[in-house]
Amino acid sequence: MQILNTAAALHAFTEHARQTGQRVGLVPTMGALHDGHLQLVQAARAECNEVVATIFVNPTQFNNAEDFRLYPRVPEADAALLAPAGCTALFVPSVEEMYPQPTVLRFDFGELERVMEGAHRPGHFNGVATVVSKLFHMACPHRAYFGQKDWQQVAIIRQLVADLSFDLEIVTCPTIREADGLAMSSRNRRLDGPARAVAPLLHQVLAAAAAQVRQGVPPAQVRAAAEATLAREPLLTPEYVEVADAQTLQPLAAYAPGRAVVLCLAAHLGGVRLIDNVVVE
Ligand SMILES: Nc1ncnc2c1ncn2[C@@H]1O[C@H](COP(=O)(O)OP(=O)(O)OP(=O)(O)O)[C@@H](O)[C@H]1O
Ligand SMILES: CC(C)(CO)[C@@H](O)C(=O)[O-]
Ligand code: BAL
Repeated sequence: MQILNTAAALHAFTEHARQTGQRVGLVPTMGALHDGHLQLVQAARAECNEVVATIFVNPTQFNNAEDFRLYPRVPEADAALLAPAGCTALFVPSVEEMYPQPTVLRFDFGELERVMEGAHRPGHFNGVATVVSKLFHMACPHRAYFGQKDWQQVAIIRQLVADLSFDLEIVTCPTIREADGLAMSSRNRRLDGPARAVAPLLHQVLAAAAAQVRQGVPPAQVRAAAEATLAREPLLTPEYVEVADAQTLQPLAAYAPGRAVVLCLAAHLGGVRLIDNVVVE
């Protein structure tokens, strides 16, 4: 596995691969890797000759300085996990390399970003779209792999790819969970014992809500029941629970026949902000 630190080195690596007929898969991450990330690498490995993972804790997508400061950073452990999973190159740039000058780019994803993560983390998707656009330009991958755990992020990136005519395919992989249902997340490392013990409640609430959606319980009622369950747990502070159209991400007043529903939540648990979602087809 090659370690690449500059945009020029990344571009040269993938350009050579493309010119020799190799397919390039890109797996953008912020590191502190777990099986959710490794699944993306393995999916890329199954479909591409070269698999480029990126690790960059992107400052422009953090709306909370403390969250950025405390974001887990374990570069040596990450590198050791990637090669066995099938990664052939790892791009680990500095902030100066990614942002040689302060960015003034502004994206507007319309209604897609006025809800959930976009509404609760001002500027977040502007930062995500900025760094993902840069990575796409630097690496020119055939395919880029993202996790369903960040459902809204995938919707935003698909819109970005369409709007800017990036010549690549977005591949989405399912959410990988711990045995007790907790969605794997780098931020889980920051949970202390009591918080970790409560954490599976997030998925339990979503699973119960999904069952209600399948039974036709109205969205407002599903949402209220989920919020009430979360609020009963003293360690948890729910930020939002949403019952939304899985494609448009807009909150639902009623179900539409044949349209998938996504149930999304964000909650603070012992000082750590976690998100999760499930889709009801
Ligand atoms: N449990 C998971 N299952 C599948 N994909 C995941 C999972 N967790 C993260 N991913 C995906 O991995 C990619 C990199 O995500 P990221 O590095 O932010 O990890 P993370 O675990 O989501 O961390 P955090 O949520 O704490 O920022 C994203 O496409 C994300 O959706
Ligand atoms: C896509 C991404 C790597 C951009 O920094 C990040 O938002 C993430 O890890 O999901
Ligand atoms: N996985 C999304 C990255 C973030 O929380 O900033």
